[in-house]
Amino acid sequence: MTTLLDVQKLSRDFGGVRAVNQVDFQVREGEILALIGPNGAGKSTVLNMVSGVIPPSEGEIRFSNQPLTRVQGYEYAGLGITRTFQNLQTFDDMTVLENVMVGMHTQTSASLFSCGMNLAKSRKEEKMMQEQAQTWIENVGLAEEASLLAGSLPYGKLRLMEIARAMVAKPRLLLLDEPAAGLNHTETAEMSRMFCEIRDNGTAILLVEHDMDMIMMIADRIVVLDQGSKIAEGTPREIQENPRVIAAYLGAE
Ligand SMILES: Nc1ncnc2c1ncn2[C@@H]1O[C@H](COP(=O)(O)OP(=O)(O)OP(=O)(O)O)[C@@H](O)[C@H]1O
Repeated sequence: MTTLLDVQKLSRDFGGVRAVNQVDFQVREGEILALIGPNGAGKSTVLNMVSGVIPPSEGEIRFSNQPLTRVQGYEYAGLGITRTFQNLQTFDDMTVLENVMVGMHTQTSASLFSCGMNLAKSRKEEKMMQEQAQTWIENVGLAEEASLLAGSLPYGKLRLMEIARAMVAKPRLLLLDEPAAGLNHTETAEMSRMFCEIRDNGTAILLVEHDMDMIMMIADRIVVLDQGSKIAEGTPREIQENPRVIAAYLGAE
């Protein structure tokens, strides 16, 4: 299978602390790769480097064979990489539809001038954007909430809204930072089903998550970090039986 994301010898220091140490892994097209590890293992730091939120101290990240070194954070969606955050990043006083449309800013070509003049092109694009956003709102099961203010939605639904916003940009790679945090069992199961559908429709997923049931059910492969370094990589079954992984988690407890 073709490699979509190639991470080589990735490291990140915060002051004197090495949070991520020489980590290598690949995400292939059409797969869900889970990044797991005990608290403080460096998972979010890896995700933040892959999505351009913070620069690496060392190492290289290539997407579709292109180095991401000089790519600016705002350019990632245009390249085909979108993400959700561990702490929700929503606009409470905007509707669900408007929140989801924020994820589409990379797809408009109408200039500021034509937008300002409300010319035909920008009106057509606005309509197209609304339809695409509406489709994703329905896909994540929020059709009835589309016109409600995001601030009025319960936590689980806001998480779904974030996924719709990440998906309207039609990414080739979706990065998810603890998407199931704070969800109940039914919501987690529904979300798992949705991630499998997203993968089956051609978007690869890099998933950071603590919910082991979810990971073991949906991940094609798993990379395990402990104290900043990669300690294992394999299928869910291989990882479950790996003595180093078991020791890292038991040690953490
Ligand atoms: N901005 C920062 N400044 C200083 N240290 C940081 C910063 N971000 C992360 N760290 C440290 O880097 C290490 C890895 O943190 P990170 O959040 O990546 O781990 P994690 O595996 O995502 O943990 P968790 O599962 O608890 O979210 C930790 O020791 C953390 O304290």
